Amino acid sequence: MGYAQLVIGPAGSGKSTYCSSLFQHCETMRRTIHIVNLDPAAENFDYPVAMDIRELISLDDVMEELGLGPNGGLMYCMEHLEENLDDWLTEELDNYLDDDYLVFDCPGQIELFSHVPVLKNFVEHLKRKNFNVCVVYLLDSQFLTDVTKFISGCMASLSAMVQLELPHVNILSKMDLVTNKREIEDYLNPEPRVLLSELNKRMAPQFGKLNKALIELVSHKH
Ligand SMILES: Nc1nc2c(ncn2[C@@H]2O[C@H](COP(=O)(O)OP(=O)(O)OP(=O)(O)O)[C@@H](O)[C@H]2O)c(=O)[nH]1
Repeated sequence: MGYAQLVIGPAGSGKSTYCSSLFQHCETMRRTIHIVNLDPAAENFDYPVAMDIRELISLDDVMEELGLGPNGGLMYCMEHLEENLDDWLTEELDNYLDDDYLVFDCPGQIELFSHVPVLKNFVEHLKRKNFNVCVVYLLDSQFLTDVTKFISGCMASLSAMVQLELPHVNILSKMDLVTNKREIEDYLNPEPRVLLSELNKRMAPQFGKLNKALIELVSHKH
């Protein structure tokens, strides 16, 4: 059985930085991991790239030949990956042994883990190849500085949980930029009544019922 982490999260949340730090940590601990680039738009890497989607398809070529913009081009590349799971990915995975640990650095387009089935099918393929897969969801800690951002960050992470149905670890990135760490602690262990009252203060009165439902949902998720 192989092991895999799918590193996801919004654009710029710190996925590649996390992969690079994980690689350095494992090197120090004398453990081997292999990091896979699944972002056809990525250019610079601080880690050795073990497998690279850009060997299958290049975003620049897609944009030039099909006249697509960056987002449409990226979705096209990911759908191309989905169509090539049985050949390209299978051949690449054959290079790894049973106990190997793969870390997939994914693109940040939110639709990939909200409703587009590419990553879901990718995960199903890994499972068929006998990989034990978990999700590492990166969230910028700036999302935990304000109640409305907190709800939005929780909902984005929740949609990935529902879509991918995998063991799911949330990681707060960029903690060094947080000036008031106590504020973050309040959000890590939220008091539903306090959150609701803060949210109600921020929103027009007609959102009262919606706010209550959102806070209940977020509190259950914790
Ligand atoms: N201060 C600080 N900056 C960070 C941290 N992690 C990432 N960054 C910075 O945030 C920016 C985005 O980081 P990336 O690791 O490229 O984020 P990403 O999620 O891979 O980005 P995309 O692939 O574009 O979605 C870079 O400028 C990083 O240097 C952190 O823990 N602290």
